[in-house]
Amino acid sequence: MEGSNEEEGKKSEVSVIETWLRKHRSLYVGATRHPFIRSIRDGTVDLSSFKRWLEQDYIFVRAFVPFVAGVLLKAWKESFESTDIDVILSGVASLNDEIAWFKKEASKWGVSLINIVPQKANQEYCRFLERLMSSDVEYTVAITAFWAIESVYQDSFAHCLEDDSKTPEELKETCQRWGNDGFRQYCRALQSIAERQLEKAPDDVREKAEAAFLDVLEHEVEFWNMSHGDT
Ligand SMILES: Cc1ncc(CO)c(N)n1
Repeated sequence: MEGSNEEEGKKSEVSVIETWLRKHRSLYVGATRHPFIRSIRDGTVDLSSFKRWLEQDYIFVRAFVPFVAGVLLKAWKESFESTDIDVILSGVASLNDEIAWFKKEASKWGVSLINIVPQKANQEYCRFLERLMSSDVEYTVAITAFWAIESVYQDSFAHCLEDDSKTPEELKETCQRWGNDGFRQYCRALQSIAERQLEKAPDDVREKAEAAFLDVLEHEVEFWNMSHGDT
């Protein structure tokens, strides 16, 4: 059956997202096991890199708020599942906490969040988010990108909290922020929404969503690269 995941009413066994994760494994691993993340995990992280990441991520998160609001708007217009709104709204609420946390964390490290100059990789990532907010981008594409953005952080920081990790004590709270179980559940909820949308999407929309997923992974790698300070 052309362009369909269903045969005789049975769903294919491997989900769309699982297929992508297998197909693009090395890029996914590149985004979630970046040298910066590995250096946190093995305790060799350079603190000036960490501070640079903190500053740049604050800028990113501020730009992420209108993006998530845009996903919310698309859900309201395009989805018939009211629970999607609840999940996305919980994401907005956690961004509110996140912004407060950045301010607190920055003062702990003596980092000023005023007048930060966004680096090129950050500007490009924010521009990508802005393009996804356009009303001609489908909800399916936007929710897929949203899931991918959150999941890269979840997967990366959870890796730094595994039993054999040597993450420095003063960085554990950062890792907990995205590596905790509640955040994992939230990413799973986003994944099931994205998967449901993808299963019923026409081929061209599914292809656009896959391209957006790959774009997210590439932007995430570039984002981690900024922490080296050699951008
Ligand atoms: C660059 C980046 N990607 C993902 C997240 C997760 O919210 C974040 N805070 N920053």
